[in-house]
Amino acid sequence: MKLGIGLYRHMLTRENYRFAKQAGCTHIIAHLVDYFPTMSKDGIPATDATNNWGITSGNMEDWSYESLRKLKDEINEEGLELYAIENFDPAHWHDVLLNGPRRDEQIELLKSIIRNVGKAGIPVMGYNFSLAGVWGHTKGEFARGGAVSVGFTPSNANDQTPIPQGEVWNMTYDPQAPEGTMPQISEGELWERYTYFLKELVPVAEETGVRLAAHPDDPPMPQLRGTPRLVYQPHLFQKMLDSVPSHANALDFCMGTVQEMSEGNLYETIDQLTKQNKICYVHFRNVIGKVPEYREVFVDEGDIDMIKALRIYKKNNFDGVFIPDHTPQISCNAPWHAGMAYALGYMKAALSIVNNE
Ligand SMILES: O=C(O)[C@@H](O)[C@@H](O)[C@H](O)[C@H](O)CO
Repeated sequence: MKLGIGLYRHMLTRENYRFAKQAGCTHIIAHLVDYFPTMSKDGIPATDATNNWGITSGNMEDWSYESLRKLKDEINEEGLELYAIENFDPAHWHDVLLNGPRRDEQIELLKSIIRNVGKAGIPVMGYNFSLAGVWGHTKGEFARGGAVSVGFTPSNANDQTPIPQGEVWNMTYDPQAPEGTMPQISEGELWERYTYFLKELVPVAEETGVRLAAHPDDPPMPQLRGTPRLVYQPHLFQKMLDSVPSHANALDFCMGTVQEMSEGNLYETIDQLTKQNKICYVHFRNVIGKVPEYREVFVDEGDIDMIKALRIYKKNNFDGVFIPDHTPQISCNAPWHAGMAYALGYMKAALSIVNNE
């Protein structure tokens, strides 16, 4: 079991690699999509019907073999491993998600990205197959001592403002899109699109030694902004994995999101999925509450018994990476770093205790 940290695109710097190393990390999960560039100061942004994660640049250079190899080499030079890239850019796969006219062209683009990831020696490609994306969080002093984090409320859950044309995955990929909103589809149609995506990409992932790691729906609502969601209850993970059975079809297992689900049991789900060796890496974060009302809190103050969870991972010989994902911002001059340092310190100690029991 390994300790890592996720770094957003604008945080992929040697200074942050050194921060990670000093905080005890051995692995990095890198985000290349240019969402919420103010993350280092303001944390995850609140999003609503008018504020999304921004306009995506669709910069292809970041996804070339040369760029990926350079990123990996820089991380290696700081004594760390680059374990995964997290999230495709909506500009590169909007018509895969929407079953639009450029779907086949974009499927080929995703295949080239996976080939580049594999050739660069990066083992995992994380993704979130979603129309509304990670949407609807509010920001507030939701954690201990009034630390700022994100939460979800019934008013967010009930906001069915339709998604405008040119937007998908909570980002704008076409600012010039015509008036109108995303056509409504059924949950079955979304599963058909997802299965097509998997059937096309899993063989390429197998060839190149890359595992595709699916993140569940965050927040785990069956519907959001009038769109269906894929994995909003724990039993749906198995449907995802059984769609195309393969070692390359795996998971980015977000403990916070699973705990937020209205059904199921987090610990049983961890046991079920680690027994199948289906988890590549874990978003090790805690929450209080469940949809439609929860708040994200410090790793040691939420509804999840994190030590109990770690014992299940160990029992089933999980050998992937744990990252804090996102954490409350500790009130000081470096709120993101302080929040991460706290979470990483807790995780380092917890892993040491559980590994030596
Ligand atoms: O980066 C974060 O902190 C989150 O927004 C992600 O965990 C997000 O849920 C995943 O990247 C979706 O794949």
